[in-house]
Amino acid sequence: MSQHHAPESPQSPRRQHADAPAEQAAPLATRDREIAAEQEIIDVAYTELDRQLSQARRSLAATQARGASGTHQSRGERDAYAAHYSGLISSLEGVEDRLVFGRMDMAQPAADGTDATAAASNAVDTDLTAAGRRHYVGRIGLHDSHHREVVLDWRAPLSRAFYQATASEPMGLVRRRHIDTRARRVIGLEDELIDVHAAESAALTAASSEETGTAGMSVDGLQGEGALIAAMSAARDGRMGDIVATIQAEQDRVVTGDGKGVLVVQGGPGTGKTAVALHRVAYLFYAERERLERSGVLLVGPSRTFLRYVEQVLPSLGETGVVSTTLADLVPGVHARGTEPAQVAELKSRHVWADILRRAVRDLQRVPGEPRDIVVQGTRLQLLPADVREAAARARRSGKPHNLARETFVLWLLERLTDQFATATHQDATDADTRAWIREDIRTARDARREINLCWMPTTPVGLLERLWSRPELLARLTPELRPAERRLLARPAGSELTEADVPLIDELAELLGPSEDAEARRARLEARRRESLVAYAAQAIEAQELGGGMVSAEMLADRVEETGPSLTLAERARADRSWTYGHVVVDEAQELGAMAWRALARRCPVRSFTIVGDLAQYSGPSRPRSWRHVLSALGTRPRKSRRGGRGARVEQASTPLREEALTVCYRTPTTIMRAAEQVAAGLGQPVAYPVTSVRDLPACLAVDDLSRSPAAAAPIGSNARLADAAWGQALRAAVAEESAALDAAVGTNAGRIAVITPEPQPTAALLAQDAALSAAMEAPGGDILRSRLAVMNPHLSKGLEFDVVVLVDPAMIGAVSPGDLYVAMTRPTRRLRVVSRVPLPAGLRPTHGQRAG
Ligand SMILES: Nc1ncnc2c1ncn2[C@@H]1O[C@H](COP(=O)(O)OP(=O)(O)OP(=O)(O)O)[C@@H](O)[C@H]1O
Repeated sequence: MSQHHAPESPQSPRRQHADAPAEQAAPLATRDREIAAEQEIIDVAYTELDRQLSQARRSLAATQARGASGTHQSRGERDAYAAHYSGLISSLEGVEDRLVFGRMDMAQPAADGTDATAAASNAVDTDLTAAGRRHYVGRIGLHDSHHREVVLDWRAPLSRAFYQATASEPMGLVRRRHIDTRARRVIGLEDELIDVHAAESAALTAASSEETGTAGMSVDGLQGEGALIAAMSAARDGRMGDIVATIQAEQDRVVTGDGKGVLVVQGGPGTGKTAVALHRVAYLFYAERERLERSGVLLVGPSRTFLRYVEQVLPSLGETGVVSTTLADLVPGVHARGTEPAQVAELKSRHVWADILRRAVRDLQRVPGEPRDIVVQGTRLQLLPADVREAAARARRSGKPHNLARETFVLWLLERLTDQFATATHQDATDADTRAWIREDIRTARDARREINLCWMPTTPVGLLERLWSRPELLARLTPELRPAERRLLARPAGSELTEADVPLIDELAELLGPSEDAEARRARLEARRRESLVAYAAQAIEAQELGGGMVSAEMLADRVEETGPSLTLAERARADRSWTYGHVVVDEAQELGAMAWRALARRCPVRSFTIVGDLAQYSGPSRPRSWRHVLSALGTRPRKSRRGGRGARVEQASTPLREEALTVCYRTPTTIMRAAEQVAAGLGQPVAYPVTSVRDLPACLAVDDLSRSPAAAAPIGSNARLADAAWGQALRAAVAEESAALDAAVGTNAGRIAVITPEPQPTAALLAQDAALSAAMEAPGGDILRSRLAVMNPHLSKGLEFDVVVLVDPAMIGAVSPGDLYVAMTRPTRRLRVVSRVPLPAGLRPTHGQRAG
């Protein structure tokens, strides 16, 4: 690791360490005394946490013991309390690890004279209480039974100074201390003197006697550098951790920004966009708890793997009310498992489908060219075009979606046919009973059903979409704006798997169609079956426990089981309901979403409270979008014609406010690798708009093997492909084994994670699996690729993830299809990038010295 001392600047506070022996920054006795003192405070905090946890558990048990009896209202109250206590228990359990991570020594005593850290200062006689208030910052706010602050929530307004204070803007802070703990034990401290004058006037002496710069940092103005370096250098374990102890000032401003409107957080790879978005969710829950607890937050990520990668961040911050999903899983009951070329997905994502689908639904509503004969019980009736037209007009005026408006349509036509039938059969058409009988006869007649359906076909979103893809003539009729070649791309046989790009179209259709009779009937059938088995179960229970005696029926018992059964959490209810509207929506890797996806998400958050994170330079595809406004055009409101504003006047409707923030510091990838990735992006004609500054560099972090002129080179046609493949396999295995051994040596055997990112994962994995040790390293426990030491994946899957080491295969092949994908792949490692290429390297990447180049 190339190390250098961070230069002192007005923004970089003076640092002092009192931590692990390796630092040797302070005399041992002073350090130990300080650590012991903080340990006492931490013990107080954990005692309080334990007390509140056992109190919440007792309250939950007492609530549940109240049983199922009582009025509907009291049962509702009981359920609400039970949900509250369960949530509280999850929150308190979630913050066990590193409950407290910081201390703020403030300049002035509190104006109100109260000592907020009374509990703490009771335990330890500190030299600071005379100078100013002291706060311990942690994952959650805790007060003791006398309402005195024990831990200040990291989201509280006061905590902003912990994250944002600098020497030039101390925000009332004299000293900031980072407290490092493991399993309730304090193992290290790191101090930053923010306001030296205030410290001196308060005779505030440092815990440690010697000041040190923090090694390896190349960015000024960072806070908690020791903790930051420790977090960045830790071996990766396949799950993202929270960054609550080391959030940097520019990140904190985004985390705590106003939740109204659309906020776009952009920035290069590794700048913490995902981390910041997740911490922002936790912050919004704190700032707007009441609203968000009722509506929940939706998190949309690029892949199921990615969602697994981030799944523990929010619970570790004590928050559980978040529904996370990919686009593919957005619509309940729709399983999109199919794949298709990126070109097809892009075509389906365009805004034009809003019009096409509206047309497709309208196409289900037809007026026959001439009267249609219908025979009902031997009587010939006629479905007249004028009646159909009138029925359709009435149905549309109802404003309901197609399937629901059908009821109006059918009723009107039945009335007209009833008139005809009564006249033909000489019955009294004014008698209500007679009309009802006739109407029922017509409704159930096959002829009538068929002809009416042909005029207003009920259908499901999936069914309609399938017809569109599988019937070229229908597609051609409905899509005059598409080119024939584009239509050919869309064509696929009926019964094919749905794809992710189909899902926003299905969602749009679900809006236009509404629930179909089919879907309703199926739901009713399932509900009846569920109820039946519940009653059968209850009957068995009565028999087995001799509960009967005429007092309890199986039906009654079934009712009771239903009432006392586990009530769904808000997240579960929201996930199962397509029309649920969330209080806030977070979208990660947002550059990938097309207009139709944004429309689907806009429906899920009518108040338009969005945090959108992404990086245009990481776009998957041949050419990236021009701007965020362009990406998000489907989220805002468009100009609309005004009826009052004079002829043809266009009034610009206020569009959703859109704010853009940029993060600039990379916490993941060493400088050398970042620069190489930026050069390669520029070489492919797509220079990055937001170059980042990496926090650190590491020696020998980039190695490039150019094998394009070696025996392993991609074999030209007519040459001996088998020999080349064998040589290639050998080179690949050697490179990965070498990296694995080096990682073992650096972080411990089998610790850390390696990804092989390749344009062709299957053949690459097969070649690697020929080595027994590599094959074992590729095993994914429980099918979770993130848990394996060695994972082979395409660049797309690597989006948003990170690994200690990345072995990148044939980068030019990746870059030729999508420059953004190559940029993503190159920026995944935290320690080292090893490039192995049998095709010529892309511009901007050169073989490194000492490697087996060509
Ligand atoms: N303030 C911080 N303190 C410690 N680690 C941080 C901080 N900010 C970010 N990180 C770490 O940096 C890494 C990258 O963060 P994250 O994945 O959120 O970046 P990103 O901008 O979303 O990256 P990408 O665009 O490549 O997906 C993660 O390991 C994260 O924990």
